[in-house]
Amino acid sequence: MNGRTDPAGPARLRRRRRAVSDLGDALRALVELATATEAPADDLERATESVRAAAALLGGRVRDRSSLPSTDDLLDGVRMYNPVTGSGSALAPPLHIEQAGDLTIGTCTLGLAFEGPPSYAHGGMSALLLDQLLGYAVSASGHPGMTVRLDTSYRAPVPLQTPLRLTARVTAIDGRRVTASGAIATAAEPDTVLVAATGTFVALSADQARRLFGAVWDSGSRAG
Ligand SMILES: CCCCC/C=C\C/C=C\C/C=C\C/C=C\CCCC(=O)SCCNC(=O)CCNC(=O)[C@H](O)C(C)(C)COP(=O)(O)OP(=O)(O)OC[C@H]1O[C@@H](n2cnc3c(N)ncnc32)[C@H](O)[C@@H]1OP(=O)(O)O
Repeated sequence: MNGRTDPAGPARLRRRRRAVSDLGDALRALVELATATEAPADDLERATESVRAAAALLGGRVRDRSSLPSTDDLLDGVRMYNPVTGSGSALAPPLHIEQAGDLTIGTCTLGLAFEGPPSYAHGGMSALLLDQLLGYAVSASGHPGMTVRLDTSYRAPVPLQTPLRLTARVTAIDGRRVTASGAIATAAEPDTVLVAATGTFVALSADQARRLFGAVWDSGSRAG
């Protein structure tokens, strides 16, 4: 069901989006606690049963990769299950992004679930955060595209359980190719770069967009 095409849609869509976000909050708390817990095995076994019961409830009706979530709206940029920013995603920290002039600013705190080296973030997580933030900056510049290259320089480990501040900006636009650079720092020491990245993004030709996303796009406009 899609809020734009269903007459009872707007209220239903608002409720569903709220429910998706609330479930996302609960899942993120669950994932973090499941990582941090030192509870006895009895409690782990009981929790496993409860989680399996919740999964059975959610599995009654599911989509596959050829259809968009009914809560999403590509034209409005609503992607509730984006694994970096999505409020409905159990995997997303989530990263909160805002645009200040030509600067894109991201904030998040990574929990123990994102641990790589003890007490620090997994390096792949830093690359994920920066890919998303750079992609947002590129999109905000009016030239959205897909990542074709991401160079990441790890200068110091990124601490967990510590508010982070990420920044990105577009540095060059060359035909269909856009370059953006960004960094991760802590909110307490925003001028000390922990991880820096430069990404190249390519705007899709109409043919490429049709080939890669045509089926999904069609299913989105049919929904309702
Ligand atoms: C339902 C519709 C949805 C539409 C969404 C479309 C785009 C997304 C838009 C907005 C995103 C918004 C927010 C950001 C969100 C998330 C950020 C994360 C982004 C990602 O997570 S995204 C996933 C990972 N990403 C991929 O999955 C890409 C795999 N890739 C390909 O699918 C092809 O690569 C393709 C189709 C992109 C290009 O097709 P191709 O490769 O054939 O290139 P083509 O011939 O078109 O060239 C064009 C110019 O790009 C240059 N070029 C190409 N590759 C280069 C490279 N590596 N380095 C330097 N320059 C390169 C050429 O040299 C030429 O430059 P020049 O014109 O100057 O010669």
